[in-house]
Amino acid sequence: MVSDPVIEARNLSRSFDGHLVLDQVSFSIQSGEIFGFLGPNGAGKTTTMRLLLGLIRPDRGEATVFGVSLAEHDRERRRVGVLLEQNGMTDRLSAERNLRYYAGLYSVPNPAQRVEEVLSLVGLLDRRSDLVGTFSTGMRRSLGLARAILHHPAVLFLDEPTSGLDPGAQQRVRELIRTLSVEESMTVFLNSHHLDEVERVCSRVAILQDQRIRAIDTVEGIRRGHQQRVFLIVLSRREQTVAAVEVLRTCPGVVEARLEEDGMMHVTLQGTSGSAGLLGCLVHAGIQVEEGYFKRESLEDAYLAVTGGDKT
Ligand SMILES: Nc1ncnc2c1ncn2[C@@H]1O[C@H](COP(=O)(O)OP(=O)(O)OP(=O)(O)O)[C@@H](O)[C@H]1O
Repeated sequence: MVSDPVIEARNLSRSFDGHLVLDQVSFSIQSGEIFGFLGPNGAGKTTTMRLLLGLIRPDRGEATVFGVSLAEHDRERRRVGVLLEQNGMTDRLSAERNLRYYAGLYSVPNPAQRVEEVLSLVGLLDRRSDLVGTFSTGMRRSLGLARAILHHPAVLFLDEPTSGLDPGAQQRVRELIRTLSVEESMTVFLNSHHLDEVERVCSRVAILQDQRIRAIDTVEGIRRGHQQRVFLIVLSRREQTVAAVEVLRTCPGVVEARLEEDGMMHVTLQGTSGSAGLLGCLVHAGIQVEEGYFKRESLEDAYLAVTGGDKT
């Protein structure tokens, strides 16, 4: 049985100053999913998140969480945790005092214990008494995450949660997101520029570009569906390289064949073309192949194929 989505965008459109940013964007996210939202700079990822949070209104369409607009439903809004760029902390209070304030707002039970717990989860327990004004960008980000999860929200919206964090802190945040999803069944909406992060953490991914969703699928589905396959060949005799390139370019299904700096022939194949034909062509031409295998594609390769090389 398919349950109602926890987060839903239905034909969302939004312009700023006459400039169209989102055009009929639709997706739905089920309970417990970790949903990665990707796209180049300025594609409208944060705008989508702000629409879902009810912070801004769509021109057309609907953005709902738990089936309602958060702009109008306070009870549902209190079941959501948010990490946006501005984290709303007071510089002249300590990390602990800041979180105690929010624990009061959300009527968190056992606030002292819970504040300690979340500070420990984000690696800031030993800095709890320091003024937030003395914190680095990365530490502020981690503190923002601590605040976002303080009240055990059912849904967590994270805008670039690891930006400005050192590799150790990035790793801790990724593990925390996975743990929250598994142990607290939290549904997570994650805007990120880190494709490897999305690949490791998310169950499903959407790619937003030029106002629209260009791809939406599981990470594996995106990888498989949006890439050209590359077959790598190592020749037994390097002096046959030029001849091998010539032969490969005439083989059926080959889009491109070239020798790369790694010393291997990279052969780009159309759609589902296999490798047997290629190897047959080479053998027939008297070229000796030492080994050949398909290159493992990453989400980054698929992302670049979908966006036409537009980097995040
Ligand atoms: N309040 C606003 N007023 C005017 N323009 C806005 C406003 N908010 C967003 N925009 C514009 O909308 C577009 C999308 O911005 P948004 O921040 O949603 O992109 P993004 O995908 O999150 O980008 P990035 O990856 O760089 O954070 C940009 O061109 C931005 O300038």
